[in-house]
Amino acid sequence: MRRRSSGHWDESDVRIRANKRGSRPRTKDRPAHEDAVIGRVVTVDRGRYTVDLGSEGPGTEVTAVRAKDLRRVPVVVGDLVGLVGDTSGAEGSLARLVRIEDRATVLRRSADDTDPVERVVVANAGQLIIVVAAANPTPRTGFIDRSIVAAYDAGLEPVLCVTKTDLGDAAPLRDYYAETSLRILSSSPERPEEAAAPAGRHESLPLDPTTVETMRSLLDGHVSVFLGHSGVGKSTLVNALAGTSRSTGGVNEVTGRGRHTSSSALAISPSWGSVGTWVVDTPGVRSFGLAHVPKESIVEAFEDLAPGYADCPKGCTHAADAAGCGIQRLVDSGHAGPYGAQRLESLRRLLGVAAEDGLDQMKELGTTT
Ligand SMILES: Nc1nc2c(ncn2[C@@H]2O[C@H](COP(=O)(O)OP(=O)(O)OP(=O)(O)O)[C@@H](O)[C@H]2O)c(=O)[nH]1
Ligand SMILES: [Zn+2]
Repeated sequence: MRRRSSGHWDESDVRIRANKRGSRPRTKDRPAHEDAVIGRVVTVDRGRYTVDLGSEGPGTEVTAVRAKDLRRVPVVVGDLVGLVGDTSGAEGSLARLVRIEDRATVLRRSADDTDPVERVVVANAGQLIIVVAAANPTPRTGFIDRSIVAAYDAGLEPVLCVTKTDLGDAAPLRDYYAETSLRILSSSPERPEEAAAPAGRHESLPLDPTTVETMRSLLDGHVSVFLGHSGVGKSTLVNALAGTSRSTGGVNEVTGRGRHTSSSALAISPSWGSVGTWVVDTPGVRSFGLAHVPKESIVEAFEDLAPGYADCPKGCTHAADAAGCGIQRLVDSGHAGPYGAQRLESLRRLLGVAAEDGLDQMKELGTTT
């Protein structure tokens, strides 16, 4: 089920759109750059963009910098851009990025206490592959729920991928999401005894052939972004699926974060994919800020609870003490499944009306004391 994007654009997006002039008539002072070649941004590194020019599978990779009038415009991995100048991709060559195409989707994270800056994770993605480990690190449904909300809000289809099934069981997660339409896949390494080898090595774990087959058919023809906490096995998975060799790391015992962590997003066009297949690996995230998502979109993303929403009184906060809350009644009636109460608790946390979060609750209610 795909939801409509709520269509929220921030100022920078507006600027991006204002700067797109591919379809506009040429004016004296503003060249249309009709000669620009179009490619996809595959990495971003301190103002330098690697742009893949292949229209059918991996093509020439060109390094580019933004043209003067685009210098303040953010360009992210997944963006489709127009290049002029030296687009040969020869060693040391540098092209000029003169145009950014309208984005079909924008996946963003709001600033929160784990990250002070709002970030656009990726542009033009169609699927969000939420990667969690069955164990080491322990999966957090709060993080998964946040990611699902962000995906639906941005118009991406969320898919849950459970890794490290040699170390833990994916069944509890399947049970928790049983009343939703969330697609859940688990990836298992081919040789579990190998998988338990010391962390920190730089090679990929082989995935069993069924996992590879299932994942590839899921990814084929889509731009899919892999997102998850550090150390859950995103790079391992992407390497196994895309045939790349990005370095992978172990979970740091002290910080609980991954070592040798991927530090920026990377889009890969796998050789087995049909036209338009892109796999985007992203750096590990701690959380997923949702301040940019309207409250109704948060409720709608809990599709197992959303039917109760229609019965809520106008302006219902859905908090535990909200009189006549339809979602609460749905859960009490048992129609939201055995995990209904936990799902509602998670929804309340995302809405900032969970019982233990008194401060947020006051904000939500508009209390001015
Ligand atoms: N036992 C087991 N270990 C795995 C599996 N998948 C990945 N690992 C290991 O988990 C560690 C972290 O894997 P990465 O692929 O680097 O994790 P990541 O999510 O990309 O981490 P960041 O780059 O920090 O975001 C590595 O030591 C991997 O070898 C698995 O299925 N089973
Ligand atoms: Zn309600």
